[in-house]
Amino acid sequence: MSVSQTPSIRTLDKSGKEITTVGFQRFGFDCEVPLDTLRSLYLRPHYVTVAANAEEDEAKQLEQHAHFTRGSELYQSKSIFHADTHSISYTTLSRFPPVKLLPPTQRKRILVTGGAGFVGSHLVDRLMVLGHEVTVLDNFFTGSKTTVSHWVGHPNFELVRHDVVEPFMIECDQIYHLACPASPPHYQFNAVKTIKTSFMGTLNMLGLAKRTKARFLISSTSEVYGDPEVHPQHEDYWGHVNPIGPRACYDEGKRVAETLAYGFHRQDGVDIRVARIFNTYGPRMNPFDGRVVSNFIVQALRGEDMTVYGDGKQTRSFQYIHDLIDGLIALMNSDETRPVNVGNSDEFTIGDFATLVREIVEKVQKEDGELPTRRVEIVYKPMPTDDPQKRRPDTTRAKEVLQWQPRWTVRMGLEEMVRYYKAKIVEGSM
Ligand SMILES: O=C(O)[C@H]1O[C@H](OP(=O)(O)OP(=O)(O)OC[C@H]2O[C@@H](n3ccc(=O)[nH]c3=O)[C@H](O)[C@@H]2O)[C@H](O)[C@@H](O)[C@@H]1O
Repeated sequence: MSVSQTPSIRTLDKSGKEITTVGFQRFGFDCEVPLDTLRSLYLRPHYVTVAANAEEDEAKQLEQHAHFTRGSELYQSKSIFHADTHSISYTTLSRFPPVKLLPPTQRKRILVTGGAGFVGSHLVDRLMVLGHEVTVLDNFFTGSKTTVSHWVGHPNFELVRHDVVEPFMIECDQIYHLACPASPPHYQFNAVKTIKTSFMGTLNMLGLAKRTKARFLISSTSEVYGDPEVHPQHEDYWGHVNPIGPRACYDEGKRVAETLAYGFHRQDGVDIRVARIFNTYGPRMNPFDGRVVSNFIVQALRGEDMTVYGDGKQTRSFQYIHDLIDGLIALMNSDETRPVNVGNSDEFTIGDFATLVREIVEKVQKEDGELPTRRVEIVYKPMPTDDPQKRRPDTTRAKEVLQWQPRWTVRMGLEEMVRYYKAKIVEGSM
């Protein structure tokens, strides 16, 4: 079957309406872009494979991915993956995706720390397509150049290898401060460095915001609520955090980062925004970062057993990456200086979530004509120390002050993410 004959899959939001664009016009800042443009940057395999049967394989891949990315071939990399020697010939994009031509009065100079990470790279894609000037700072500890390499060379884009624990100077209008490892195995790998990043990194970037008078948004986390005694968690809840446990480097680090932000706000008038981000998933999440969504999908795709920690009764509420980016941009451009929860309130026990992920992986495999050799099992492993027992955001404030609510169903988001990981497996990069 040729690519053009492939029926495209419609993405429906929570109310059954088709999603063709993400973003919206809020507070004088228009952040709406076509979904297909973004998908062309993350969903298709980024390499062309050359090996025995490569043409056949490629035709099959194109057919599978054309479901989601019709018409975006122009902006794809032409890097070549040599399957026989397991090597890659990199090349730059043949053409950059179109970006808006904004008048200088509307074009903002935006710094994104951690811009090569999972959340950062999606924010960068959006801001670039919208026509802003974007500088990414990243030390590439958990971020990767490949997440933003499609913008390297673009006149509106700059990529700087820099660790935020050291001061950095630049002229800018807005700072999204996202730099910090975020998955529990990564942030516990070097706890002292994680605290240092949260504290010194935020101190340095707030100093920059003070000097340049840039608006400063900090990515805080639902982990500031610890193992919560209030459910769902609203922003006025002070949390229940173990200050000396293995997670403390991250949750106490983020708490002190918030304290610093409010210190600079009260003392020096720095214009701050505080986003408390709840569990988020989507393409470009490192498949090996140990978080539950990436672990479950990768395990199911490889036919390995899915590992539920503890009895699987603990809960989480998962939001799709595009909803988070909408929320972050809305918050940045709003007047709200109080903390705002950004999350999806669809709550699952981890046991039920494992069953759902398995079902969706099986659905995609069936659609792609693949027959798994066996049904993966769900197995139980010990519960990590201080693992929060329940988590669901109260998003009343975000609804009221940002007119923002998540649009993506967990099913649609998971399906897209499964296709992303399938493309990675085909590329040979996982
Ligand atoms: O997104 C958030 O709000 C925060 O939550 C995450 O922490 P956590 O909720 O523990 O995220 P996961 O590591 O994905 O674990 C979620 C749940 O699944 C469980 N899990 C994880 C992995 C796995 O293979 N199996 C499994 O059952 C964990 O024990 C936990 O109960 C991340 O640490 C933070 O970056 C983030 O700020």
